[in-house]
Parts: sequence; C-alpha cells; structure tokens
Amino acid sequence: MLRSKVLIQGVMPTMKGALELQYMVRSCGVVRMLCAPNAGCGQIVPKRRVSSTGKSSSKGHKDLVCNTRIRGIDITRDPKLNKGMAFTLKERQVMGLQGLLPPAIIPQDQQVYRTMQNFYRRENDLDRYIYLTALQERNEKLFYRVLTENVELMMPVVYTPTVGLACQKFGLIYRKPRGLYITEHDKGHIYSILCNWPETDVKAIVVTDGDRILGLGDLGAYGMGIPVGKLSLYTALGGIKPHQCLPILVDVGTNNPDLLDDPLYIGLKQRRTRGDTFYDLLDEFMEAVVRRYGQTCLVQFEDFGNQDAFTLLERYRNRYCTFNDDIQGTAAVAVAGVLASLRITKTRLSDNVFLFQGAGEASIGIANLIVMAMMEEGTSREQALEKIFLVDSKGLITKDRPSGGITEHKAPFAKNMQHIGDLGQIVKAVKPTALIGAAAIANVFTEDIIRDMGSFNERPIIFALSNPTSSAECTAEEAYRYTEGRCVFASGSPFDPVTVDGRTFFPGQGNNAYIFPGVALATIACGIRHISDEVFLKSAEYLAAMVDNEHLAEGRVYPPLSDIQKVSTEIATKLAEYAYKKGNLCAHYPEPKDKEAFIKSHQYSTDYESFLPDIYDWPGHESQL
Ligand SMILES: O=C([O-])CC(=O)C(=O)O
Ligand SMILES: [Mg+2]
Repeated sequence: MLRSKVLIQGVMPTMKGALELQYMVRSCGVVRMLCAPNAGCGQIVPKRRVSSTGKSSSKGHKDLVCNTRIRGIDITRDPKLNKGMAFTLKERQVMGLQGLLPPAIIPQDQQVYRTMQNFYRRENDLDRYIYLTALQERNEKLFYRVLTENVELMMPVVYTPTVGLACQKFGLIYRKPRGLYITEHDKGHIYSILCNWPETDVKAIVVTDGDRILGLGDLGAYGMGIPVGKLSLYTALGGIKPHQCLPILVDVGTNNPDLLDDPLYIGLKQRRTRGDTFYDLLDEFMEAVVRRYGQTCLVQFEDFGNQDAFTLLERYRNRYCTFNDDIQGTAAVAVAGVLASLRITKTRLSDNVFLFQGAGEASIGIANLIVMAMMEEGTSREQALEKIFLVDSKGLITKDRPSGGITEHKAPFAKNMQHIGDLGQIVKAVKPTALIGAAAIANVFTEDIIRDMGSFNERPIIFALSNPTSSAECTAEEAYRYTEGRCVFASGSPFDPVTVDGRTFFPGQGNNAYIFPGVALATIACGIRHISDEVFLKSAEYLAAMVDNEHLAEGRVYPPLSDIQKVSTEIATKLAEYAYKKGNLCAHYPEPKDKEAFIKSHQYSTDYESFLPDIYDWPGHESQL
C-alpha cells in the first residue's frame, strides 16, 4: 500500500495549522486521514471531544458514525455526519466542502440559538414537530443538543401529546422514510428486510402495530410516529446512541374506516389480520431480530391492542430480551407516583384501596405491580387483590357479573359483590383512597366523583393517566379545584401548574418516559437477558426515592421533568447494580466496578466529532508516516 505525506495546498493564510496537516493517501487516492492506524474500516478516532464551550468532554464512547469515504455534498446530506455551518475551515478543505457552504463558520452554540429562534417562530406544536423532525433528519447532533437542553419545552412536542396529533396527520406530514415497515406480505423475508437497515450495531428496537396508539385507537401505519418518538427519548433521556435504535412498524392493516378511506394513508389498505397469522409473523420477526442483532437486542413493544399486548408479552418475555412499555413501563411509573404519594398521605401501600377506571394494559399492569409491592410490605396476595377494584366498559369487575367479559387478566381482581355499572356509584360504594384512570375515556372523572374522593379522604390520590391530553380523565385544574387543593394528582400528559386559593401545585407527569429510557440503558449496557417484573418494581422504588420533600410540598410525585435525564441515568445505574448482584441476569461480563461510570460510558454525546484529529496524537503514528 502506498502511503505518502501530503501537504494541503492553497488554503487561506489564517489556516496556518491546516498547511501543516499531514495525512495519508492510499494508492487509490481515497483520503484516509480519519482512520487511526489500527481502527476498523470507517471508524473515526477523534483526538478528543471538544464541547461547544471549548472544554474537552469524556462523556460517551467513540462511535462508528462515519464512512470515511463519504466526501463533499454527501457529508452534508448525512444527518449523522452533518454539522451544518459548524464544519471548520480545515474540514471544509479536506472533505471537499468548500463552496458548498456559506463562508461563515457557525459553532454549535450559535446553531442552537438559531434553532430556538426557528422553533419559537412556528405557530403551533404540530409545526414545531415538523420543524424538529426536519432538523433530526438534517443534523442529528444539533437536534439532540436542543432537545436535551430543552426537555421541558420540547418533550411535549416530539412526544406526548403532540406525537399523537402527528400520528393522526402522518400521511400529510410524511417526508422521508424513518424506521422499517414490515408487512404481513413480508412473511418469510423479515430477516432480509432487517438487513436493509443500514446500521449493524442496533441494540434497541421499539415496535408497534399501530393498533392502539396512545388513547387514540387504531391508527395503523400512521402509528410509526410512536416508535420514532419513543426512540428519540431513548437518546435524549437515556443517552442511548441514535444509530443503536431502530423504530419498526408491523403493518397487518387497520380497522379504522377513516384510514381505509384516506387517500394519504401510508399503510396496507386492508382490515387487520389477527390470530395465528399475526402471531406467526411476530414470531418470525423476533427470530429475525436475534439472527440479525443478537440475543441481547432489546425489543420494546408499544401500543399494541390490549389482548395482543398481553399475549405477546407472555409469549416472549422468557425467550427474548423484551418488555411491554404500556403494561410494565406504565405500571412502574404509576407505582412510583403512588409510593411517593404515600409520603404525603402518611400511609402504607397496603392501607390503601385502589379503584381503576379501565382494565386494559395499563390498569392491569399497574394493579399487578401494586400487588407485588404490597407483598413486599408483608401483605398476602389474597389481601392485596382485595384492595384493588377494576372497572371496565361493563362496570365493576365482580365475580358473577351478568355481562361477563372477565378475561384471565381481570379475573384475580373480581370481587364478590353486587355488580355496579356507573363509575360514580362505584366510587361511592368502594370509597377508594386512590382513583386511577387509564382507559382513555376523556372527562370520566366528573366533578361529583372528584368531590366524593375529597370527601372520603383527607389527601385523595387521583391519577388521570390517559394520553394524550384530550383523553385525560380530568384536568389538573379540576382535580385540585374540586378537592380544595388536597388531592395528590398526576397525569399521563403534561399539565401546567395550577393555583388554588393562592397555592400553586405542580402536577406530576406519570408517563412511562420516566422509566423506559433508564431500563433500556441498563439493559443494553449490562446485556440483561430477560426483563422481569422485579426490574420494573425496582425502577419504581428508585424513581419514588428521587422525589424529595420540597417536590412533595409542591404537589409533585415525580422529580421535575428538567431532571429526567439525571433520573434515567440513575435508574440505569441502580438497575445495573441490582442486575449484577442478582448474578445471572447479565450477558456482559466482567462486572464493571463503578456502575455509574460504566453506564455513562455508554451514553451519546451531542458534541460534534472532530473530523480531523491531530494525527500526531495517534499512538505509533511515526511508524505509519
Ligand atoms: O406514549 C406515551 O405518552 C405513554 C404511553 O406509552 C401510552 O400512552 O401509550
Ligand atoms: Mg404506549
């Protein structure tokens, strides 16, 4: 192989450093200056990360982000490589970018400023969603920098509630393919479709079939917005590297008549295929994931229909590395909120009586985790089940309910009492200490119901968990106002602070976003093979312990959203400690001593990589030149 020293010619006088730049050229003429002598093909080895403030940062690993043969305009078209106008003069010269960019060199800090200006100029959240999506597709590092620095402002845009609207309008706002679409016609070829995905280092997949998108129902292929949004939070909150994340939509049709008639619909125009054909397709999918990405590739199931969600979780939980966010993630965040509430109500968990409006994925998931937590307190399973009441579309779940419809998941909670249909009457009969809504029936917590909760309890717990905001069981304002500010409130979608009688309350957002990024980060870092319910109970306990007394005094049962990245890292660290202590949970050994440093070493950095490391810093460079 011919290697020679090359001097860059014809650069501006200010770039004296560039004139001295030496790099290697292969006989074929392809510039190799980005590869360290021992690096694998295409691997950037930056000398160090330089943050926008000019400080070196040790956060994050070096990433396999760049095919070094990409040059010129193609670099600016690759969101993983593109830095916009932040490319330095040296980089522009060496990488064939001169003339393709305006002459100004604009560092990332200034790009952030410009991005924020553009963000604020948009008139509504859907436009802001479209703007941020375009940024993500143009300059990934900049997108994650603005998102991580403005979580409170932007999470409601890239995630709940706006992502719900974005899914509803997906046909209209669709620009570019993001993620993989697998249809039932791909049966027998799913592995080769996974091979079409350009990244080989995928560690986490979020998959949906679009059957129950948030509380909005069947949105079919428009549901792709959900895996995309969830995985944006994997990176923004958990620090999981974007190239390790893969959003997938499994399209087996939709039963939504509006979509079947919609000329903009992007999915298969057919009614949903269910039953064995559907399960066989999912079986092939899971096998293909393992074949392509290995056994420790995490698969998060999201927004599947109720029955399928339970069936698939049972089918795969002990065979693959998987969890269902709507059952287990939501359960953990709700239980965390309840555990924190107990410090306000000054009760034990087992002293409480829970009434769930809804008996679907979320309610059953939460109810089961509460049973586990009560058993940890020393209560028997039978006694714990007695304290939990479920209401579904046919009313209270009782043993000999005339209307039936009691599935195996609801059955353990069925009560030996007379059947009551109306929620208001059920609340009066049961007198719960905690009322939890998760059935996406908007405004079902009426003024009377909320007032009743306030009359039975000094500090009633009221959680309106349904998403998006339009599906919430009541607003934060209603809950606080009708209980004279005495309730402990949380909701699935964000609500603004509420002032009642001169006191301001900060409603907590009991959204699984407090849980899944941390669980995913620990799973990926440690190679946790199977994610047990205990992992979620532990996560709930860790999260509840992060709520300090000042927060509780303001009515918050979760740490402030502005701390959610810290929370995710801490949950991941504690889970790593737990998983290694348990002994057989992890695939990745040897066990790291400092779990926090270990977890952090897996996290993404939003700092731009330097494309021109100083080759003099490469060990052994002298012998290469
Ligand atoms: O996405 C969210 O905001 C929470 C969630 O999983 C759901 O509501 O299905
Ligand atoms: Mg969900």
